[in-house]
Amino acid sequence: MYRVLICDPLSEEGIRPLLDAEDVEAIADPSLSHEELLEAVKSVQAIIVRSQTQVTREVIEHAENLQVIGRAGVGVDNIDLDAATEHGVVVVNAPDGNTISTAEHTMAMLMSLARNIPQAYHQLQQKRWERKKFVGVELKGKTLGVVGFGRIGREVAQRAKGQRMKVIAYDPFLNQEKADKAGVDHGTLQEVLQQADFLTVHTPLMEETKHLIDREAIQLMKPGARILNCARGGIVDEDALYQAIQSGKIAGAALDVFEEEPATEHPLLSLTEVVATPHLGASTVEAQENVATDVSYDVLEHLRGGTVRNPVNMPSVSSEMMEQLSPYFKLSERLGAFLSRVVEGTLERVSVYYSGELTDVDTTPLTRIAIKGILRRHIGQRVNDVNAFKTASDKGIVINEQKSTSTKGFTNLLTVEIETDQEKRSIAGTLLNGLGARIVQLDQYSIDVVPDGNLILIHHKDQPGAIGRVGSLLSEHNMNIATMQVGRTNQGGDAVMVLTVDKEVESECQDRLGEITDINKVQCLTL
Ligand SMILES: NC(=O)C1=CN([C@@H]2O[C@H](COP(=O)(O)OP(=O)(O)OC[C@H]3O[C@@H](n4cnc5c(N)ncnc54)[C@H](O)[C@@H]3O)[C@@H](O)[C@H]2O)C=CC1
Ligand SMILES: O=C(O)CCC(=O)C(=O)O
Repeated sequence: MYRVLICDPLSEEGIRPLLDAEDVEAIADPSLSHEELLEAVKSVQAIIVRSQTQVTREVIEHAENLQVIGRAGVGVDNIDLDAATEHGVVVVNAPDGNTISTAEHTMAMLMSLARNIPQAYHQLQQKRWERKKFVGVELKGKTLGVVGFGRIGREVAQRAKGQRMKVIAYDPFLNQEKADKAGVDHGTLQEVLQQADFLTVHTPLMEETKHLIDREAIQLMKPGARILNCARGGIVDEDALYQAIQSGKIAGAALDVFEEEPATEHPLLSLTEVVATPHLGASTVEAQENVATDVSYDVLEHLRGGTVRNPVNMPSVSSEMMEQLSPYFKLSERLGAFLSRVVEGTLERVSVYYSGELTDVDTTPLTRIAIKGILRRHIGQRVNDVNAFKTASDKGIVINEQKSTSTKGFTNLLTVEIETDQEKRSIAGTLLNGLGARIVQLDQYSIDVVPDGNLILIHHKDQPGAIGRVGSLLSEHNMNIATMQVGRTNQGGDAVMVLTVDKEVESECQDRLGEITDINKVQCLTL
């Protein structure tokens, strides 16, 4: 008998398969205190949550028999994925079931924001018949900027077009062809910010999207533009938004989510220009039934040894495969991560080539890890070794894995090549006996770099003094250089420098490096 603990309120219809299963004892208790939760998880094989219950490392460590955690919804930021993976616990979510509800809620917020509906209703409740105060704006002919063109962003765009709005979207996986198919314009983040009358964000919350809409981003927006966040608190910098509304730069905001929830005391709620709901995007009968059904299916499937449809992480792999491949895990992820951070344009194709010792083993897990390393930049923790291929194919990225005879003199060589709509770049790495992972090739340049820490990649002309000028500028910024590698095609021709420095490079330092004579491009990344 499998014991399944359901810790948040879920649709009874949705969890019917669990309630009816003869091999399951379903325990629904949405009112557990933290201490009670730690006790209750000890004897269960599965936990199902919405967004309230925090499945922390402590909870996972108490759950000695846990096999699977189900998230009835999209965002998994309330689950410690690393802890789950370390303990061999599979995490599944329900990414599709609440898309429509959240898109519809965003439209409701858009309308409310344009026509001040909650504020006017509030006045009526106070027995005030205010008309002049609540003059709104039409949506027709206005531009909706959509940041994050995934499941929800796309649905919002379709609905906004129904309101005869013009839609311009930014998403690192959106190219001209996909935008044309969806009937929207696509632009850079800056273009979207500059053109939007209404800006709506639909990205996950992760390092790259934390405060994506900050003071500088808001500065780029039209005076009187409006901002919506029905994705995750923290994508829009709340302090910057507060000040921008107070100064009149931003005419209003619609918020379903906050950096800290519940957010009943939030200063933004005191502004009359703000309309807000308490994280209701997915709160419809239909969405709750959908996500509960989807997550129940996957939890049951996993407990019974089947294949889950929506895995979010990956449990440990078999010990035999681990022994053969684990030394290469870090190398393949780092090569993917490095290249994804320096390549420009929208990803179209990824090829991974294996040679030397790697020609004789099943390298699919390494390709998955390389793809994960590439996609994490934009998708965050939700992409993992299990769903990497599916996520790439959902984004229209073609993956190609090949064995190659070209070892370039190394006993093993792993090459990752990315093609975007703008360029084709490649990186190769090897495991050196006793020394660990090394990047040995970047495009046409031979180098020898440990794929770790804070790296600066500089494209420059091979001219006397270039290296010295870089060194002096870094020392001016109190940046200690740990290692430095230079590769060039020919004397006086194109060259690259790869430096490892002891701390993260600040944007001012990066800008100044870019201004040095003979330096064409500077890219900074942390692996
Ligand atoms: N308010 C609510 O109740 C709900 C909120 N959500 C949240 O909505 C958000 C979107 O969900 P979905 O559309 O299902 O996810 P999705 O994964 O289908 O789409 C997210 C998109 O954001 C893009 N993206 C990543 N980094 C980006 C960046 N720096 N700039 C621009 N785009 C970037 C990704 O490429 C992807 O296409 C998530 O944060 C999710 O947690 C989801 C359901 C309900
Ligand atoms: O469970 C909920 O209502 C929250 C839904 C949500 O935010 C998500 O699915 O990411």
